[in-house]
Amino acid sequence: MISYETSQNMISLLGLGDVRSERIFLTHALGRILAEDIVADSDYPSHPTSAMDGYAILHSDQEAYESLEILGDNPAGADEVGGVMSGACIKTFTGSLMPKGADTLIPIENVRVEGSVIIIEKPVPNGFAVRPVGESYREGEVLIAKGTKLGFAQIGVLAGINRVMVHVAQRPRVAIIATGSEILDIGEVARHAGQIRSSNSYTLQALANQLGAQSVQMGIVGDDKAAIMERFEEAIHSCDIVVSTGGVSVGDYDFVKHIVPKLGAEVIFKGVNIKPGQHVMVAQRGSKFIVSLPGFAYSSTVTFILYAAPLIARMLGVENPYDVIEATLKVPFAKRSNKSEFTACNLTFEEGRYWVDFEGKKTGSSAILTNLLGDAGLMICGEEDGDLEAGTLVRVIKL
Ligand SMILES: Nc1nc2c(c(=O)[nH]1)N[C@H]1C(S)=C(S)[C@@H](COP(=O)(O)OP(=O)(O)OC[C@H]3O[C@@H](n4cnc5c(N)ncnc54)[C@H](O)[C@@H]3O)O[C@H]1N2
Ligand code: MOO
Repeated sequence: MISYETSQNMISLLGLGDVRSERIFLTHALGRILAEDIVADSDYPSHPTSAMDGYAILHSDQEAYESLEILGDNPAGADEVGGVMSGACIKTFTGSLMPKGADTLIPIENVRVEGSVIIIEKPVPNGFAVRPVGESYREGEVLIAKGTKLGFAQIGVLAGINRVMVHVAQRPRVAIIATGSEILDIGEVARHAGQIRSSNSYTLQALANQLGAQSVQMGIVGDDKAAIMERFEEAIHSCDIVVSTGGVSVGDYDFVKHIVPKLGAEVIFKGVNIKPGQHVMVAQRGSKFIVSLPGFAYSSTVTFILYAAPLIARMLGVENPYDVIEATLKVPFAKRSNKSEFTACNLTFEEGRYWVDFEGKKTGSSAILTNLLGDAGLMICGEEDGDLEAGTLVRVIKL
């Protein structure tokens, strides 16, 4: 078995080709990955702009004159803005361009209006309530970098620069196949206790979607070589990554591991010294990838995160599919094997740092998916690590 580190290196060395991109409407871009740098094509604001309702004045006039003559009104949206000369002011509103000659906005609360003049009762500093040119950004500034996931703020900034269409990475298509004659899809009627509901199909679909991929649910296929082969072939044909669960360990009915090489795929590796997920297999056929995960719910989730997520991320032009952070163990940890272990933990942030504990987490087989509920992380323990004391700094995959 290869080590976890070697397996990750092998994944990172796979040739995936360039990120494929497409142009989509801004209103459809939430959650998509940007495939271009967004650069400001002008300063914003492009003119000094009032940030309050008041009177545009020259700052020095506050001391020089007892009153300032009101020359007129300058509502927001006006495209012809007059100028202010010494001794005068123009009534100006939030969002209006500042009249030429004026450098300061005195709010209405700070003045007394007497007929056609204002008397300043409370002076303000120079430039008060004026948004300077380029306050938000300057022409040429990279506002949003390629590879960024578009959230509400990015969408708003893109709208602000009048982007109707955005260039985003195409969502890689990820096929999900659950194998096993005992596996039952959701909604199907259970006939006996030997049947197992396919949580994997939906955990992995949710993970793939969350990472920005387009998941294709390929259903369940029983432990039948011909049927498995056919379903895989169909999936390879229509998708970029085929993810399967089950059938990779040493049982008599574990056919997936034999079938993948028969599909003409080159096995990149089979078996990694990790817990859970030691039987994981990654293969490549042309530009398509097959990631065959163990059947257990916790194993398949962890190995999807470790092996399918990086492929999806790279196809999208994203550097890391998840953050690995440093945290402090609140309690001692007993290592269970001489493998790299990925243990579900509670991750909290207190007093400026991350902490790890295992309260409420159950120990047992790799079937316990409920351990990933709550604010869970995956604590990484290296092959060489032994038991860890409370206070030890550990690395945690933030989910
Ligand atoms: N003699 C040995 N037995 C086992 C070994 C071993 O090395 N020697 N490895 C164990 C480990 S570790 C794992 S992990 C499992 C992996 O087995 P498979 O990948 O072949 O998976 P299956 O046997 O098909 O299923 C395992 C388990 O998971 C349940 N399952 C399967 N699909 C789903 C699904 N879609 N949703 C939820 N649960 C699913 C399945 O019913 C089994 O209970 O092998 C160990 N055995
Ligand atoms: O390969 Mo497993 O360790 O039960 O997931």
